[in-house]
Amino acid sequence: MNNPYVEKEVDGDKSSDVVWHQASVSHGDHVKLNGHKAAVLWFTGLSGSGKSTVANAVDLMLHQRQAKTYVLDGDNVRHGLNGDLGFSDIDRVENIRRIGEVAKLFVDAGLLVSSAFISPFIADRNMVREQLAAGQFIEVFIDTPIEICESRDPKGLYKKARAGEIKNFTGIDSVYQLPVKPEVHIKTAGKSIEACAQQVVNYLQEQGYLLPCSG
Ligand SMILES: Nc1ncnc2c1ncn2[C@@H]1O[C@H](COP(=O)(O)OS(=O)(=O)O)[C@@H](OP(=O)(O)O)[C@H]1O
Ligand SMILES: Nc1ncnc2c1ncn2[C@@H]1O[C@H](COP(=O)(O)OP(=O)(O)O)[C@@H](O)[C@H]1O
Repeated sequence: MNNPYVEKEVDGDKSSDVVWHQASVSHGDHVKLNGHKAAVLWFTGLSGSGKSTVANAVDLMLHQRQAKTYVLDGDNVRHGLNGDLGFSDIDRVENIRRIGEVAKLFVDAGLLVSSAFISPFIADRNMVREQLAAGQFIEVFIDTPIEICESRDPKGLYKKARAGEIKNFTGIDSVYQLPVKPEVHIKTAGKSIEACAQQVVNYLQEQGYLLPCSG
């Protein structure tokens, strides 16, 4: 018997019969209610560079200003949504693809999202950028030399990677492609966590993200 879905699955076109449903409350309505623009602050950098720490410090500063925010964190998402993914190149690509989709939903809901993933590949970071409207993707490069990351080694992962107990570890035997033109470039060496976070909040302030806007 001819099953019409088989051919579609082979083509990789599984959602051609799914129609987009227009929401009653629009993105503009969310933005208007929240009183600030929505965007994803895409923190990228090596393991131990300070992504989670700075992202959470930024989130707290924004929350204290009554902004609607949320943090998407690598370790946490990998326990749930992306629990089936490892650290091969192909799994990292899928990891970032899914996070990008989630971030897009949160941005649509009018939030300032701070995402903290190594996201080592330029193409994947750009893929997320291209899925969002202009100004909704803010790349924040947490630029910490690998020597500092390795000296911190809060989870003992660099030690394991050097000993060959972990394969494909970013910066050791897996690539990290440096951001080309990040909106915010934080050279963390010698800077406090607060100073790093303030640099991000200053960017948002200067670019008008935190001003009341009509949507
Ligand atoms: N092989 C390997 N390489 C890099 N990181 C590893 C690896 N294995 C486990 N971990 C831990 O996983 C965290 C990184 O997950 P991400 O989802 O951010 O990685 S990626 O964006 O898909 O590259 C990372 O968290 P952070 O240290 O917070 O970056 C590590 O704790
Ligand atoms: N600007 C900073 N100055 C000093 N220590 C920092 C700074 N940012 C982060 N740290 C410390 O570095 C360690 C790793 O930070 P973390 O946020 O977990 O990195 P990542 O999420 O990139 O793996 C933590 O112990 C954190 O307290």
